[in-house]
Amino acid sequence: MKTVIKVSHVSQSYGSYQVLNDISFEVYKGEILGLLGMNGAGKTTTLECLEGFLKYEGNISIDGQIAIQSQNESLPAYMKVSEAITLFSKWKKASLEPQLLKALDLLSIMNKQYQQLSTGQKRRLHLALALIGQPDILILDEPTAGLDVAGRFALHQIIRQLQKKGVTIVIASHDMNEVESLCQRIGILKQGKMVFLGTLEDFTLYMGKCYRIKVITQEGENLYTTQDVRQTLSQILDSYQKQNLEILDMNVSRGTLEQHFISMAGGIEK
Ligand SMILES: Nc1ncnc2c1ncn2[C@@H]1O[C@H](COP(=O)(O)OP(=O)(O)OP(=O)(O)O)[C@@H](O)[C@H]1O
Repeated sequence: MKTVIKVSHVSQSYGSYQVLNDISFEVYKGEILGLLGMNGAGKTTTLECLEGFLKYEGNISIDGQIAIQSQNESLPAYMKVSEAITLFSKWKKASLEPQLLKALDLLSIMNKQYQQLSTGQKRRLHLALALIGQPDILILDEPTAGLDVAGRFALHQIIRQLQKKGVTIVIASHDMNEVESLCQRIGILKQGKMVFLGTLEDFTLYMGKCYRIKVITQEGENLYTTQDVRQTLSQILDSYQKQNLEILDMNVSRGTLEQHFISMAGGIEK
């Protein structure tokens, strides 16, 4: 497997606030890697380091032409879709493949202004702009956030087609289900650390051996994932006793993949 992105011991801080803490991972040619994590885990920061937008400690090497669809992109309100495509084509000295215009369903909105587009149309336009010049590596930051089921499905299809054409893709997402349906490997970020990196099969296998423990106290709910229930339970009881925290309810279960992801990533279940 050829490595196209190699991230080695990357740390990043905003002032004294450390956002990324010694992150290392590789991305292989032609795969879709999902970066999962709760809000604030460091997904966007990791992508911005890959894109070269942020200064960091450590090393990142990238082998190929990289394109980005970031989370908060915007264009001038009155710019038409056709004008944006022309502008980006001139800037990148390349044109958008006609079949991508069709696949991204942009042909019928070429004369619409940016401000008139729906969220889904804006996302598809930004993806089109990122794809001008046929990049080898595509970085997508929550590409389906805010889209309805149909929009999400359509975008997933496009992402799969791009992978079939040999594009290597890195996707940041909150959504285990999305990542499960698109990605071959996942990296789970928690408070700036990579707490899991491997294939979906590795994750399922690892999690298959795990139990999840849910503990409710007056201060809220805590989730733990463990392979050794007896030891973890005794640690939890010890620690809560030391903190003088009364346990109101406790539950031990096998859990679904998504629930394990949530406990691992440090989130709160809905
Ligand atoms: N410009 C900035 N200045 C200071 N702190 C920042 C800045 N940008 C991000 N952060 C902080 O860095 C942490 C990681 O943010 P980041 O956007 O990478 O997380 P994320 O995993 O992408 O979250 P989300 O899912 O909400 O997009 C957060 O605590 C955030 O508040």
